[in-house]
Amino acid sequence: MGDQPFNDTFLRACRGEPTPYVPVWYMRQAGRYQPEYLNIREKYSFFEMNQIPEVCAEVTRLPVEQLSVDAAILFADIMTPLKPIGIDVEIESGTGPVIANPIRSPKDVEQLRPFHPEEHVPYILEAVGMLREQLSVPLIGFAGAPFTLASYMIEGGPSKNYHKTKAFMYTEHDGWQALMQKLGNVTIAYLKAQVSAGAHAVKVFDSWVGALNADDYRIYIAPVMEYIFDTLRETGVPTIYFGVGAGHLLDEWNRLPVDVLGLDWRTSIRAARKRGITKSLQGNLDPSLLLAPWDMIEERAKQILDEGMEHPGYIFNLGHGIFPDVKVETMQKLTHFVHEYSANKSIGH
Ligand SMILES: Cc1c2[nH]c(c1CCC(=O)O)Cc1[nH]c(c(CCC(=O)O)c1C)Cc1[nH]c(c(CCC(=O)O)c1C)Cc1[nH]c(c(C)c1CCC(=O)O)C2
Repeated sequence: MGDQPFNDTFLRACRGEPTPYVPVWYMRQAGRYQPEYLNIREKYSFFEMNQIPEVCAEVTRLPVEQLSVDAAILFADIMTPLKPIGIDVEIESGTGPVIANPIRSPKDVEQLRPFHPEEHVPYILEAVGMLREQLSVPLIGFAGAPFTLASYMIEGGPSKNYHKTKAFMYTEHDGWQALMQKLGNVTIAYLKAQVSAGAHAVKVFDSWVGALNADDYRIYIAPVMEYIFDTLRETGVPTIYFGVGAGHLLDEWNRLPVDVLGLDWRTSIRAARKRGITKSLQGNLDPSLLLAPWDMIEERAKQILDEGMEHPGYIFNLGHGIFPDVKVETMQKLTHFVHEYSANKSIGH
């Protein structure tokens, strides 16, 4: 790598510019579906992998080399900044993040410490710097959004209905505001540091915010998201916002100062465009389809590409992350198909 010309197709699509083919990358492109990942993971805990820059960089590069995707995403987790601010979190394989000291009161919020990336996670920034030298595709930095981080911090782990989080939000007015403000500052500090270290674009994961209706989103969440994306404008890099099951929030999202919206599989690209979404779009093959026969994967990918290519500013991705039981060959075949089909279509075949 390194000596190959830099492929900026992904960045151009983020900015809404025309591209010779549709760029593609996948959520969870580094993960347990790769035998190489499993081998490395056997030796370390999740956070240990995170803390050794060579390992972090190797795992980040793996899918780029294996699948020929057009972007890399830093190997870390949305939970990474939470330990330094005082949250005792571990990633349990098969379960996800588990928190030993969940937030129960506004007093717990007061005790959260500010996040200083250079001091608290120097190893992440070192990995970003190494990747900047090694990669010939853009590196996406990322962070969790305040609602999604708060949902883990309050529930203590994964949840189906987020009722403790919502109860806190509806009941503790000042405590909730303070929590959003603190987590907003964590997200900003973390992403700014990743860009300074070399990230070419940043993505904010608000995976679980679809649990709120549009009115509550507007009241409790939109202000902090506006603050985050407004502040990130200073970095000059493209910004991406993503949530699962959040199609009903698209009009709110379209008003935010963000460049790209990530859609899950429930909202088609065409439906989003019909609703007047003008930003660049990323998505949205149902990740369960990766376990279906190839003909079906190809047919659905083609349909998504046809919709996406109606406007410039489109990036192919899944609607959510790759499952561990998907085959590497399927991801290779899909990437090849997206590149070939969109390149031929672009030149009018
Ligand atoms: C909600 C969320 C988390 N983490 C993340 C989100 C937002 C995206 C989404 O909605 O999936 C983001 C994330 N987590 C991870 C990445 C790395 C880069 C990549 O996507 O390739 C990214 C971008 C690594 C990871 N993060 C995690 C793994 C699996 C860890 C393992 O090896 O056990 C990986 C590769 C663990 C994790 N961490 C989290 C969950 C829900 C889980 C997975 C549970 C499971 O599938 O076992 C919290």
